Amino acid sequence: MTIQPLPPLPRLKLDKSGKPTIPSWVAPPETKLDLEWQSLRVLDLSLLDGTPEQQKECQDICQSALTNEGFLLLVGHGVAEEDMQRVFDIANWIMLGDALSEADKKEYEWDRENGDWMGYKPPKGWGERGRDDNDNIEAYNFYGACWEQNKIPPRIRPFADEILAYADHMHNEVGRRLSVILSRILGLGDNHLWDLIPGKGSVLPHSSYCRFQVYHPIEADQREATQNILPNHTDHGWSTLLPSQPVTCLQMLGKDGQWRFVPYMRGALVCNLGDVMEILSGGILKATRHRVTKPVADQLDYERISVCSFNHANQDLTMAPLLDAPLIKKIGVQPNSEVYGAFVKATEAGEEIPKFGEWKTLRNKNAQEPTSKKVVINGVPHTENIVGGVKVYRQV
Ligand SMILES: O=C(O)CCC(=O)C(=O)O
Ligand SMILES: [Fe+2]
Repeated sequence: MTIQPLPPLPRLKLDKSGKPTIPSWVAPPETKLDLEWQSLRVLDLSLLDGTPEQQKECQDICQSALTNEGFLLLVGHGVAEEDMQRVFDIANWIMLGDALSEADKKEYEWDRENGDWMGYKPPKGWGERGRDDNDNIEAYNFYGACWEQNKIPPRIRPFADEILAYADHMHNEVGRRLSVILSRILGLGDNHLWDLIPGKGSVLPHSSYCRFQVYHPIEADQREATQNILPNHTDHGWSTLLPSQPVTCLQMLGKDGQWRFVPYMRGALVCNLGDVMEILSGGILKATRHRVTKPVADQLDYERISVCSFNHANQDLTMAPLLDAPLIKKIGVQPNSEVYGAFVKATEAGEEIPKFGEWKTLRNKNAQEPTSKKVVINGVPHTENIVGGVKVYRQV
């Protein structure tokens, strides 16, 4: 294994000078309820800049977290508290302030039917109630093409440099270092995954994107009937990073089959892997299932602002396991894991190995597709969708 140290993780710099004034986001109070929390490991990313022992510790914590719980909390990620506050100020203003006019919402609306999520997502499309009913989620998805094609609504343009700086930091600084740790876990050279997966040379290469979103409170007459705002899913890129925020809704599926709340840790980044890493690692590093439930009882009236960075792969990445990776050689592939298992079954049945681009577009198109087939696996009801020739099951 070659260790090729990166320069120390820099601090994110946001330039607020000369910008129109926007309101400050006020963090909702934390829940006071006694809930069943998922216990998560905390990884200090700055350990990667430390001594060889600290670097090994960093790798070991990450490996334990990603093979046991599947989620982890990242600190030492280079975004200071006041800069995280600024990112939430901007997200809050875009989603709940006067950043987007009604005309902007039409002009910059996403193209859901074609699986292209760039731009404004109206509050429908992902929920449990059906594709065209209110799902309580509004979002703005910033892709690299937003800057290349100037697809940024006029009032947001003065803030575009800060949004870009944040997106860049999440992908090319935090994501880059995570890819080094994952390469080391698999026994590969430091740059292996970074060279293979994300593509280089731009801020948000290919389909990687940064989503600013709000989950609106559920209407009073719908609260009883609503369980999940965002149905359970795995992410389809290689990693997802989201700043921890206080409205308790995000749940992950544990190895024991139990759903538990992801705890709030002020200033930390919640990190999980997606389908790409599960398939490339032959099921060893899992794409952990998660969902956003309605907020817990004492937080039902709060708007929940969430900022997600989805780190995606090159469109032409072959979604197949890296069978030469020393860890895979040592412990073998894990066909019982969900996404990798589906991949194995499909390829054994003669399906073509998908490229990431097909995988992503089909998954975007089929997200929360109500026409999916219902099947029962080990007594548990699932939906079945064909994604890139692969059957993907979701527990319902
Ligand atoms: O908002 C969150 O906490 C998570 C959102 C999520 O899982 C997603 O959009 O894929
Ligand atoms: Fe997700």
